[in-house]
Amino acid sequence: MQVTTVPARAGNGDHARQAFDSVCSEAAGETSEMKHDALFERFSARLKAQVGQDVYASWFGRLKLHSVSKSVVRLTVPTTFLKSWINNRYLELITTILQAEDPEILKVEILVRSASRGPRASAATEDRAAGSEPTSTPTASRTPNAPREIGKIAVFPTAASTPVRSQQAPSPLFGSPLDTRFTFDTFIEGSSNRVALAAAKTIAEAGAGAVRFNPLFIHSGVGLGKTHLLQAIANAAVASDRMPRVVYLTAEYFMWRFATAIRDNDALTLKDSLRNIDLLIIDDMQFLQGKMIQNEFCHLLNMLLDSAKQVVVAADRAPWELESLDPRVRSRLQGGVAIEVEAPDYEMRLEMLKGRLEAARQEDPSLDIPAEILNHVARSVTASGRELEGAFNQLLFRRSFEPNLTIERVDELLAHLVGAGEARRVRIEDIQRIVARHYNVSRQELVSNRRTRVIVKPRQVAMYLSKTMTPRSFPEIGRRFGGRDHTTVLHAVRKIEELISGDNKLSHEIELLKRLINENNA
Ligand SMILES: Nc1ncnc2c1ncn2[C@@H]1O[C@H](COP(=O)(O)OP(=O)(O)OP(=O)(O)O)[C@@H](O)[C@H]1O
Repeated sequence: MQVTTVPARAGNGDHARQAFDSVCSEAAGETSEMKHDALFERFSARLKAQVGQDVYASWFGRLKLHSVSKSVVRLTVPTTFLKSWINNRYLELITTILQAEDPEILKVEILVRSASRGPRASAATEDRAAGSEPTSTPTASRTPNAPREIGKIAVFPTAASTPVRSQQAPSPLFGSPLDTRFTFDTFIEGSSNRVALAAAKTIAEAGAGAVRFNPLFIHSGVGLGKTHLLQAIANAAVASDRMPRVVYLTAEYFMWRFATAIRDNDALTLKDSLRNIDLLIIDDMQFLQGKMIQNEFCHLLNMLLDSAKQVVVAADRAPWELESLDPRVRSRLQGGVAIEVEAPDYEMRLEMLKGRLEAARQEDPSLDIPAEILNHVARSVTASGRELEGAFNQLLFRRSFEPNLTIERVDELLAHLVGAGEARRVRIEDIQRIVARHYNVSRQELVSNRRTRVIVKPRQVAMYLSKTMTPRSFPEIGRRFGGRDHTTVLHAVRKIEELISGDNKLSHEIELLKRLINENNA
């Protein structure tokens, strides 16, 4: 930057000094503006590295620097909702990052910028009306792993030539999305899951028609890797050319799809399309409900098993304990092989943590967590893979602010996860049941594809409560709500947050629902 000088007028020293001062302060102003821009750039880069590209794009893509005065940094966002979301969830993180850049910063303020100063993002999802839930992402049908439709049902194509690239596989037009991190490579083997893993691999490696254990029924408590294993089978089968047609879906999605087809007099087409598949994988079987739907499932199961098509099922209990199932379905499910997955032991938990660290290092090779901390976490967080995942994310998040984490500090940070196995956790199905009862709709409607206002609001409330009251991820919640995409859940959470901030009635309703859910869980 150049500093221009103003010629001093003879005999008017004061004016000359003022002019000189003003130019100098202008110059100084420009300098600090550049400094502040650079500060904001470094801050944005650190924030992005900290929260990840997706979260950054969702919440901080439109964050702008307003001013830096003395020890206060002011940032702006386009909407009040974004302001309250960031204030509630990220202010501490933002302040810590800015203080790391400049220790003189004491305070950060988030302001809403006026529309005239900056255009609102045209497709801002948070501005959508409550009744206009986003439809599934259009890219899904263009991506290589998107299923093709056979009649009314989509089946994953074999894709040896189209390796999986993204973390979240494209949402199928029919069926639940596959998470490409859930593979056999990332699944840690141990004594508690060795048999289930061997059976799963055998099925994934067998060719169409080479049926071994049919149906294979995997059961366990929550968070012990059933979905991971089922999706690993699906991912492996999709990537090979041995089983051309693979369908993975949750029982809830199956229910909704059949209910819609029956309503539209289209059940025959749907059944015809399922007749041709090689591998059917159904997750969360305990949620299959309704006489007519179970009847349809029973026919499908009989048809696939009788024609030597492989079926894999997972549930939170053994087939003989699924009391709500039609006895014929239960009996067919018992006719195959049922394998229980048990809680991981210390060695497995440690391996899982190491696996996570290795995966994280692929993104950032400088990442490190000392072995004694990993050992300690593996020893103390004993509940399930899900809690371990939460513990690991927590460590990763903290270590950049607190590089010298002590065991005592780790205990403090993970107190809520230690012993979580013993405490009863809030379950998404309880949230759905309680929310459905409160709004006088059925649980099936909540997970259906109906988009009328009377269903959309309770669904968004149930998704919001699922995100805030359970450790489930956005994709997992999407799966539990009829195989929805994670962006739909994200949108619901944003929407309810936004509504709560300006609507007392709704925030009381949410508090009441939280109480009911916690009482149910006590
Ligand atoms: N053996 C394992 N190896 C690697 N990761 C695991 C293992 N077991 C569980 N996990 C991880 O723990 C998390 C929860 O696992 P998953 O969702 O598969 O559990 P689940 O049994 O299906 O739970 P739920 O019954 O609640 O649906 C996932 O991130 C998964 O990758």
